[in-house]
Amino acid sequence: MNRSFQVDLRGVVDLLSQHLYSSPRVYVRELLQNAVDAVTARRAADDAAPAGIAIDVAGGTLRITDTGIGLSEAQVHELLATIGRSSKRDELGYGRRDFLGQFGIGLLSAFLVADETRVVTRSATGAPAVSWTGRADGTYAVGPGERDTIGTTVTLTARRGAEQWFVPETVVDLATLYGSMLPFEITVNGKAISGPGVPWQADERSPGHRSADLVGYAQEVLGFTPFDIVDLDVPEAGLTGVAYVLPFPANPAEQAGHRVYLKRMLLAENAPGLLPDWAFFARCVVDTGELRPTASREALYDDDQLAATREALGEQLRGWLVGLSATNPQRLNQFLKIHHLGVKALALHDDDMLRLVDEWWPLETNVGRMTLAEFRARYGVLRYCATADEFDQLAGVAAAQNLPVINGGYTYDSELVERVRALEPEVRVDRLDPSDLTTAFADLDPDTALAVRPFVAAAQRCVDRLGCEVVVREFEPASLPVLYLVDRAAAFAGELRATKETVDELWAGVLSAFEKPERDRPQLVLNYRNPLVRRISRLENAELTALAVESLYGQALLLGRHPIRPADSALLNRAFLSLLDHAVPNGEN
Ligand SMILES: Nc1ncnc2c1ncn2[C@@H]1O[C@H](COP(=O)(O)OP(=O)(O)OP(=O)(O)O)[C@@H](O)[C@H]1O
Repeated sequence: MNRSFQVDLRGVVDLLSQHLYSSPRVYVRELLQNAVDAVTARRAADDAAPAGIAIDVAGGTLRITDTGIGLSEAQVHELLATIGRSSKRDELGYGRRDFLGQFGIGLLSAFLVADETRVVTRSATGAPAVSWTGRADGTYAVGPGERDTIGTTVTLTARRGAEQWFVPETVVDLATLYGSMLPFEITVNGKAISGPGVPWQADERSPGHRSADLVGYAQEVLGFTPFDIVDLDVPEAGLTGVAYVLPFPANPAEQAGHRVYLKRMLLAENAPGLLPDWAFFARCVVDTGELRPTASREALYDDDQLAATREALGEQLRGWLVGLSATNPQRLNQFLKIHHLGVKALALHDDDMLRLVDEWWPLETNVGRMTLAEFRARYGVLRYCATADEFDQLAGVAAAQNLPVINGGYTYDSELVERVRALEPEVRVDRLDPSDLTTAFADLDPDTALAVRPFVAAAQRCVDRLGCEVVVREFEPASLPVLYLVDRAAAFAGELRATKETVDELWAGVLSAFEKPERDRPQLVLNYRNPLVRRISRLENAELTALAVESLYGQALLLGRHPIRPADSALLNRAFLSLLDHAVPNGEN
C-alpha cells in the first residue's frame, strides 16, 4: 500500500529560520514577491488589469492586498497547502522567467513571525472567493471567503516575541529595501514606496541629469561619491546596471560585495562573485532577469551562467580602463594613483593591463620617476633592483656610474618588469647584481696599487674574521668612502654562516656541505677617490688603521641596511668608543 509523507511543519519552519533565512525580516519580501507574481500572472492574460499592491500594518497585524490572479478552491489546496508546490515552474520544473518565486516554500516564511496565515482570495477565472487559514501546527481550514474584487489578501498577526517585525516604520523600511525598484505601485499604509524604476535606465533624461542621478544614488545608498560610473549590460543574463569605481583604494584581498536585484526585487546588498577578483575597485548595482538565486534568495547561485556573466562584466570594466587610456590619460593617471595595486595585480596575468601599466604607471628609478615604456625607449635595457633596500643602497652609486636602475621593490614591480617580455620579446631585462657594480669601478693605477698594498693587507687582517674581502677601487660619487657589496651567492653563503653559528654541531656539519668557496665573500669596497680613505690608507699607526677600517666596515653595513650580526655589533661598539677615546682630549681623569 502506498502512503504519503507526513510533514512536521514546525520542524520545517525551524529549518527555514535557523538554516535558510538570515533573519525573520524576509517574510515581508516573500509576501511582496507573491503579490508581484500574482499581478504579473494576471496581467500576462489581461494587460489592462489593475496592478496595485497595498500593505497595511497596525497594532501587530499586517495585511497585504494585491490585484493579482487569485486562487480557486482547488488551487488553494494544491498550492497554498502543499509545501514545495509552486505555480511558477514549467512542466520540467524550471522556474518560469516572468516570476520571482520558484521554490514553493516562500509562504512558509510567514510562520517565522506569526502562528496563523489567513488568505482570502478571488480567482480571475470567476470561481467564488475562498478563505484559507494555515496554522504553524501544520493544520489548515478552507471555507467561503468574503471578497468582491479579483485578487488576494494575506493577513498575519504577530506572534509573541515577533512584534518588532510589525512596527510600521520597520515594515516601511523593509518594503522599500526590497521593493523600491519594482515596476508596480506599492504602498505601505497609503504611502507609495516604489520609485521610478532602476536609476540607470535610458530615458528622456539628459546624459548629465542621468549621471547626476546615478551619483546621487551611490551617495545615498552606498555612501560614497564614485570616481566614475561604468554602464553594464549582459543580455545573456538579462542583466543591466552600473559599476561604480571606488574613489578610495580597496583591499584586493577582500571579496567585494555587490547590490543585486532580481527582476527588480532586491536579492542581496553584498553579493560576492559578480565580478572577477581583480576588479575589486568597483561596486556594482545590477538587475538581472536570468541569474538564479539560492533558495534563501540572499545570494546568487554559483553556476556556469554566473561564471560567464562574471567574465562578460570583467570585459566591460577592462574596456572602460583601456578606453580611458585612449581618451583621457590624465583621468587614467588619477585612477592609477588610487588603484594601482589592483591594476598591477591584474597586469601579472593580463597583457592589456600590462600594456596599461607599461605605458602609464610611473615607477621610481635612480633617474627620476618614469614609465617602463619611457625607460626602455631611453636606455634600451630594463635594469632593476629587486628589493627597495638594494635600490636604496645602490641607486646613488649606479647613477654616478651612468647605470639607470628601476626600483622593483614595490609590490609587484619586479614581476612586472620581468613580464614586459610578454609585450616585447626582444627587450633586455637585467636584475642588477651588486657585484655588477664592481666591474664598473676603476682599478687603481699600478703605482698607487703598489703603494696601498700594505694598507690593503692590514685592512684585510682586520675584517678577515668577519668574512669579507677588502678591495680598493676608484668610483663616483667621491663623497662615498665605502660600499659593502653582497652578490646573491654571497648573501646565501652569509645566511648559511649565520645559521651555522646558531645550530648544533650535527646540523652545522650538514650545512657546511652547502657552503660556497671563499670567492663568494662579500666585498668591502673602499673608494680611493674619497679623501678620507686616502688619508686612512697613509696612516702609520697600525692601531688607528685597524680602528678606521672597522669603522668604515660598520658604516658600510649600516648604510646598506645589511643585517648586523652579534660580532658586527660588538665591533661597531668597540670602534665607536675607541674613536671617541681618540677624539676627546685626555683630561685629568
Ligand atoms: N498572493 C498570491 N496570489 C496568488 N497566488 C499566490 C499568492 N501567494 C501564493 N500564491 C500561490 O501559492 C504558491 C506557493 O507560494 P510560495 O510563496 O510558497 O512559493 P513560490 O512563490 O511559488 O516560490 P518561492 O518559494 O520561490 O517563493 C505560489 O506558487 C502561488 O501559486
